[in-house]
Amino acid sequence: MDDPVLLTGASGRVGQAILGGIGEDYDWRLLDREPPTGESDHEFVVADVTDEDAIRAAVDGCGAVIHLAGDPRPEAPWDSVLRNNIDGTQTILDAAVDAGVDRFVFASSNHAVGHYETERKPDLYRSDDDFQLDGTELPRPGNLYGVSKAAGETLGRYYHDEHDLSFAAVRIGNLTEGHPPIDYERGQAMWLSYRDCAHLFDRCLSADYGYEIVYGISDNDRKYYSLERAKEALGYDPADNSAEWDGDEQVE
Ligand SMILES: NC(=O)C1=CN([C@@H]2O[C@H](COP(=O)(O)OP(=O)(O)OC[C@H]3O[C@@H](n4cnc5c(N)ncnc54)[C@H](O)[C@@H]3O)[C@@H](O)[C@H]2O)C=CC1
Ligand SMILES: O=C1O[C@H](COP(=O)(O)O)[C@@H](O)[C@H](O)[C@H]1O
Repeated sequence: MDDPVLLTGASGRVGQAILGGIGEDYDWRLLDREPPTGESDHEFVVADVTDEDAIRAAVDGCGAVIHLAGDPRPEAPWDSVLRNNIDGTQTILDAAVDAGVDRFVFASSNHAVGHYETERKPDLYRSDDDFQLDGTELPRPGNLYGVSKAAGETLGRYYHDEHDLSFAAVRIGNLTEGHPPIDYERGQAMWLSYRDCAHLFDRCLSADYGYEIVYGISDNDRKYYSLERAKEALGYDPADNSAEWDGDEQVE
């Protein structure tokens, strides 16, 4: 990828995980509505993703977009997810196709499919349960935030079919730095380590694909999301596994 990559929501946790792992490997244009706290190593645009003029200027000349910006709270109210997540995603997708961007990587969420867990928990959080979602299932959001993520995936389907934009939705599990969530079975089953996060988004910028929905978790023993599609379509090769941790200590 020779052209710049626009990374929205760059100052947040996922953005920092990506930049920490592959910050040297691409020509980044970072975007966030909050200005950087220190000096940025990369070009930085302060803008809201619903500001159409600012977004059109920000995508100009970019070859790819990783779109993370939005309200990440599972309990976020409708007015916030409608504006920040749904309207913001449509604004940037529209600007991206008009600017000739080739690929768009979207931060979707486990909450887009949260209600598959309802009748199966807590058994599905355990390694002896073989139930797995693989990305071909219909969304079953667990909250309005999850509805906004399903909407983003569907917007991507439209822009792919209508405008031939390569689109990958990563249904991110639970990203934590250093070690898996402690005393939280569900979080351990869908743990995504920082290094696996950076590697997965790297693959999303490098692999050839049309439209994909993949799960973004580490190779945890106890998982209810299949990694097969991420491996097959993107070449994802995760390094981490929450089963190798006891609390905050790595045991294997
Ligand atoms: N952290 C996780 O485990 C997961 C995160 N995700 C998704 O990944 C993305 C990033 O999440 P995190 O980094 O955890 O959140 P975060 O809150 O740490 O970062 C989000 C960033 O987006 C910016 N932002 C929010 N609304 C914006 C707007 N309207 N215009 C411009 N910038 C805006 C914020 O200033 C913030 O820097 C979100 O879309 C979230 O839904 C999905 C599943 C799990
Ligand atoms: O989509 C998201 O999911 C993670 C994990 O969900 P949780 O219900 O286990 O907390 C969450 O931490 C993150 O904030 C959210 O954006």
